[in-house]
Amino acid sequence: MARPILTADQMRAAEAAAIQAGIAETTLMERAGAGMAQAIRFYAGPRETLILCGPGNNGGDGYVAARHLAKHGYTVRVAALDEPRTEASRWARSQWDGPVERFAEAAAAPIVVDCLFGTGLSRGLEASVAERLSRLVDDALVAVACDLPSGVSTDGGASLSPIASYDLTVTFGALKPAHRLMPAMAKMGRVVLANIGVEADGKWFEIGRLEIPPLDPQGHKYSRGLVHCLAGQMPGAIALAASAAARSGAGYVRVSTSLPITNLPSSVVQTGGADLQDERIGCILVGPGLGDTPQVLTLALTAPRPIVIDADAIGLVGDPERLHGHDTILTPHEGEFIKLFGDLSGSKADRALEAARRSQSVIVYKGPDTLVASPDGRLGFAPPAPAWLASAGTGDVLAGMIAAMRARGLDPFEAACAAVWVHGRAAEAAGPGMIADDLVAAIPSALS
Ligand SMILES: NC(=O)C1=CN([C@@H]2O[C@H](COP(=O)(O)OP(=O)(O)OC[C@H]3O[C@@H](n4cnc5c(N)ncnc54)[C@H](OP(=O)(O)O)[C@@H]3O)[C@@H](O)[C@H]2O)[C@@H](O)CC1
Ligand SMILES: Nc1ncnc2c1ncn2[C@@H]1O[C@H](COP(=O)(O)OP(=O)(O)O)[C@@H](O)[C@H]1O
Ligand SMILES: [K+]
Repeated sequence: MARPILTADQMRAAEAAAIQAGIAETTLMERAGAGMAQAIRFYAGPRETLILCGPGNNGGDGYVAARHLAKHGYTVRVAALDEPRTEASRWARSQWDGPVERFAEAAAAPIVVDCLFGTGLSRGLEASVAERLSRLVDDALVAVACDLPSGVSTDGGASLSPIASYDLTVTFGALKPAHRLMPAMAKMGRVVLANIGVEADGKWFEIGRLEIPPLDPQGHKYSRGLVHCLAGQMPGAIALAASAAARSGAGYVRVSTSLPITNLPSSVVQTGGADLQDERIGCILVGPGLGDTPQVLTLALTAPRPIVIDADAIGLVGDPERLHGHDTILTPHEGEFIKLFGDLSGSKADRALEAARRSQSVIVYKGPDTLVASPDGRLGFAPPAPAWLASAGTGDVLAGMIAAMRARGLDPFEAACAAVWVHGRAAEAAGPGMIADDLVAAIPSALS
């Protein structure tokens, strides 16, 4: 179910391999343009359509789509920013037998399709071009981006020039990082992936529905996974995390705490002392509500068990190398990430992988565009999750869910991906008025 994600270079290599294997470049372009036309017919309906074509193959896709839409009875206008400069786009232009207007003079239309630049964008658009494009996109009833909104950096998701909001983005062969990274992701509208017959493979992918191994019919509570949570100064946070772990299918959840916690389900065991050498522990969770008590993190790191390190505990690690040799999952939001790893350079994807390498841990780099990075180079991009997840305590819930998945026996990277996926779906099920407590209650429906 996981869909591959390719960088611009990887996409070019995949296309080159397809061409090497005997598929003509014009065939790929024909498939891309036809796929885009089909998506427009499906999502936008029959209205006058203005297709804006750039000089490269992104523009080429536009000429092909124009021909297909016209064949289906659409009134199509094409406006070009520049003459086609690639062989394939010149071919596509030659197949379009309608007129071509000048981009600078093109009037608005109900459907506007932006085929100015895609993966070949090398810099921001000229200000006058960006401004005119934004106006046409804003004025459209349905705005469609071919591969990517023009101005988006394919690999990092940054806006190299100002970008308006689109309703539909049709991409080809594989998703690109920008489809799942902010700020670009928020500008794309619905993202449709069209198959053009290119083999896409690699270590980066969109996190899909998880394959949780079925329960052992002869299992018992310990074999289903024991999560041991370490409480700190704010018991509410560990209560959310422990409840989430219990709802995520751990067979046994316990919390070591010096004070009784009132709002824990009765099924979660509270204990005074913490025997972390207990070999039945499938995963230790430390951090939610911990406060400034570094000795609790140190205690957790003395245990030879898998550990999820969240929230306050992330800042207390100090040096990422301290985690080498441990079986660790770290779940930082932006602030916690910077606290531990400093201001790393590159895209969010680059930073997540660098942090995983430095700490030899799985990193769940949270935010509206959550990433899961493994030291072995695997990188999972979360599918879009509802913005109402941005409320206090939802990160504690995620930490508990990851600990449960790990205790259930998934490998650290898979446990994190599985939990991130369920977390997003539980938020969808819980709805806009949700608080973190409701998110816990929605986990079982998202799991089933
Ligand atoms: N290859 C294939 O088989 C298939 C590819 N497909 C499609 O091709 C797209 C990639 O095509 P592409 O590589 O030709 O690049 P594209 O995005 O059209 O632009 C490059 C041109 O723009 C120029 N340029 C760049 N930035 C600029 C700026 N800010 N302002 C002004 N100019 C700028 C740049 O020139 P330069 O940087 O050298 O100045 C160059 O001339 C991809 O997104 C997908 O839609 C599909 O058809 C499937 C098969
Ligand atoms: N705008 C957003 N859209 C979708 N998910 C978000 C957004 N903002 C935050 N999240 C998610 O909500 C959770 C917040 O976690 P965190 O920042 O640790 O909060 P807390 O510490 O209050 O529990 C993370 O899973 C994060 O990915
Ligand atoms: K485009």
